[in-house]
Amino acid sequence: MIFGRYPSRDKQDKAIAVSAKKFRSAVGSDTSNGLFGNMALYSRVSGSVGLITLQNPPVNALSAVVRQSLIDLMDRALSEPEVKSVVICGQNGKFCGGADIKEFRSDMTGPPLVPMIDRLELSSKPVVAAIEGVALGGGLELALGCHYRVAHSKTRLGLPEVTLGLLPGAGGTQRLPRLVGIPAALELITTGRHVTAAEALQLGLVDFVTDHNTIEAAVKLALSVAGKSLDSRRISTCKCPRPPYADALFEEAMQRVRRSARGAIAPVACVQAVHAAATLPFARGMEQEKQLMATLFTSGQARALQYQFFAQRAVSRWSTPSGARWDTSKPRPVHKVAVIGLGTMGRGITVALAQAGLSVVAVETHEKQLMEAKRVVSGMLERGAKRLGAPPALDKINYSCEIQAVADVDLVIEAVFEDMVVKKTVFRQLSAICKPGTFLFTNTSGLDIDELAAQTRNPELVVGMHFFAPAHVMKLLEVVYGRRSSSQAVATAMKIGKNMDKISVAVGNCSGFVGNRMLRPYLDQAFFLLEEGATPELVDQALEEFGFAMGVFRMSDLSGLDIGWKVRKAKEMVSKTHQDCRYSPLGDLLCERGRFGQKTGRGWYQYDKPGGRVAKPDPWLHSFLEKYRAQRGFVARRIDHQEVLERCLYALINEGFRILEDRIASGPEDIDVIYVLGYSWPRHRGGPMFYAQMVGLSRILEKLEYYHQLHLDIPSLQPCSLLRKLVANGRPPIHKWVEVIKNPHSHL
Ligand SMILES: CCCCCCCCCCCCCC(=O)CC(=O)SCCNC(=O)CCNC(=O)[C@H](O)C(C)(C)COP(=O)(O)OP(=O)(O)OC[C@H]1O[C@@H](n2cnc3c(N)ncnc32)[C@H](O)[C@@H]1OP(=O)(O)O
Ligand SMILES: NC(=O)C1=CN([C@@H]2O[C@H](COP(=O)(O)OP(=O)(O)OC[C@H]3O[C@@H](n4cnc5c(N)ncnc54)[C@H](O)[C@@H]3O)[C@@H](O)[C@H]2O)C=CC1
Repeated sequence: MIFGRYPSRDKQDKAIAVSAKKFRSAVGSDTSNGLFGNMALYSRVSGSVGLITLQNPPVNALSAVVRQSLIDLMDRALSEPEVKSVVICGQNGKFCGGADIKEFRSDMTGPPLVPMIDRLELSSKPVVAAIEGVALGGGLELALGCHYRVAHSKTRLGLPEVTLGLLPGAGGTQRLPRLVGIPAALELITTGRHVTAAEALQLGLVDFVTDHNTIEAAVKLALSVAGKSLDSRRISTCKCPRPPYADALFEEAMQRVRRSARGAIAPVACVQAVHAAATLPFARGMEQEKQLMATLFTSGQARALQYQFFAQRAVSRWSTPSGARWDTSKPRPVHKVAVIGLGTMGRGITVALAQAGLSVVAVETHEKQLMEAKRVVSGMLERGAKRLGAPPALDKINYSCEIQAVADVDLVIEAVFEDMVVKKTVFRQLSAICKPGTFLFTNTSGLDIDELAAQTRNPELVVGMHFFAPAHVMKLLEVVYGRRSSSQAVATAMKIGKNMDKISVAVGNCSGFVGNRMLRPYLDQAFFLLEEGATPELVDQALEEFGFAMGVFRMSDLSGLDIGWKVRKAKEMVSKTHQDCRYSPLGDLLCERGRFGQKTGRGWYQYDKPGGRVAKPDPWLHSFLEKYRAQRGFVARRIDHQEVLERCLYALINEGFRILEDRIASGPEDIDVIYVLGYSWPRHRGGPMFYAQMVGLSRILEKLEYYHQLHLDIPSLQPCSLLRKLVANGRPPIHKWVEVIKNPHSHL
């Protein structure tokens, strides 16, 4: 997938593990034979071992040239009488990150992977995989074609194809169950989970694990197995162990993936392929794998998931309309951070910072809140540490009720109430107390960053750092630059996000930023649909069938109706008369009756008790809606799923186009990453802007025009001019939209 972004830096990780080069010089290898092709290196070590090193930075992906080189070099090793065994490794401490995903959208030239791995397995000389760093996807399938596998203890192994909308189509679905058994293979292939070397050893996926020089260990093994029979080492010839409860296992796995995949087809195909391994001879299983792969490979879901893969990496190459950029802006080192306000968000942020190894000063207003926060934060850290088998970072945090305690920190993250007056006071205090140069970041979910910056002596140090709840779990961070934010402040926020293992997206300052701004028209449409005759159940069912984990009303019950109510009251939307544009007070009316959702046991649904989790349709709510419609002159009509999706999703997408037009997001991939990671937009649909491309921009435009004509009092349904322009420009593919945005006269 190509993006209108800057190319990434060459990320060769020179520090990783033990390189093949080092080993070759240590054992005095014969490299006189030099390079074969330009993506793999051949040399002879210890006299009789042919060493093939994959060379395709940054992850030694199996591009066409690499595959060809591997075939040529294997032929060479087999033809040299002095060579008795072969070791395959990867350059720079990375065995192989799998097939080259970029090739999937091209013509896929070059030798195919499946016969290449089959030939490798058939080799008369033993082949040992020396696995360092990663062995993922096609990389692990290559290793499964080898006769032995030696891994470094820090290696991660896995078959993550399902996360790209595919299955391990180079024999992985057939060899893995034969090697590790059906239960483990099903779990690994349907989830795409990476395993550590220790777990791989336990599963029987690798034969040896070393803490030392992997290639040395592999060569030693290669020397010791030279000339021995390979009959039992060719996985394809082994019978797949089939436990007596296998049928139940497959049934359970199928139910699990159907439940959790929410319409994604790859996990289902993965179960079917492993089933083939369990029931068919290898060759027929491979046929089945091929057929299933062909269906997945050409599906829109695979395209969407691969787009997300690259989009999540592309967002790190940020830029702003004023010209600040990721590659010309240097972050400042940060060692000590303060968090102000230890409520829901402040606690999670404190945990994320401490887990990233930063010293934290955590500040609350009163001793009671402080102690409660300390108890909760410590519990979160302890549970996290237990999962990782590491000590909890409790000593990283100092708690205080005195805001003066932040005087010497490098950076502050403010997470007090979402109230401009309160936040302004805090920013004035911080500006007076903190040492010069301290970055002042805010976790506001939509207030004006410039207004907060204006309270400080150095507005260039102020940036929004919008976390998502729970802050120590959710991967997404919106980094919001204001009019005067310095590029160094933005770069520092992006860097801190990376240190916390977040995916950060730099966005401009506007009400609600990207995510919450797009949510507004989506929520409005859901309310309007209730007014026109829908029920919360109908709307939620349509959205859940589309792939959302939860429909809008179930989600609203979970997060609390009062949160939106407070925001609407603060914006004086509740008390205002709305003459020009339609406003639904339904949410406000529920809140006025104390129906805040799960926490009060009543909301858009009913629950068995306050805090209950199981949403049931509520007859009270239905009759309330009927009375409401009667009083306000709405005539209930039949609303179908298609209308729900078109009204809710197209209104949200339309706002996305406005955001692009306003240059709040620098490209559609920013929006799509935010929606997939922050708002549970179904990943296999790529994100709202990718989905718009899949549906067709003309259709979105046509439908918005249609609904806007029916509802002239809903401005968010009026198609945005960028959408019109893109359609007028011949509906360019998504990676070309930025050209149209940047050049208003573009005809591409
Ligand atoms: C009618 C048609 C019929 C068709 C039939 C089709 C038959 C086709 C048969 C093909 C059979 C092939 C089956 C197969 O083998 C499938 C695969 O192998 S799919 C790939 C599986 N591998 C992965 O999913 C791994 C993806 N990568 C990662 O998870 C991480 O990158 C990794 C853990 C390796 C490293 O992480 P990190 O150090 O954090 O670096 P980055 O993630 O930032 O990556 C750095 C850089 O590298 C790019 N990259 C990574 N992996 C790949 C890859 N496999 N291919 C291409 N490029 C890759 C990544 O995008 C980054 O570059 P950017 O420029 O920043 O984007
Ligand atoms: N709750 C959510 O899901 C999300 C909230 N946010 C934003 O994060 C911020 C905090 O939200 P929540 O954690 O939900 O609020 P909260 O109400 O749970 O916590 C706010 C905390 O700040 C403390 N506080 C208030 N004034 C203070 C001061 N002057 N000094 C120190 N502490 C002070 C309060 O005692 C309280 O514990 C808000 O700006 C909100 O919009 C952002 C993303 C998601």
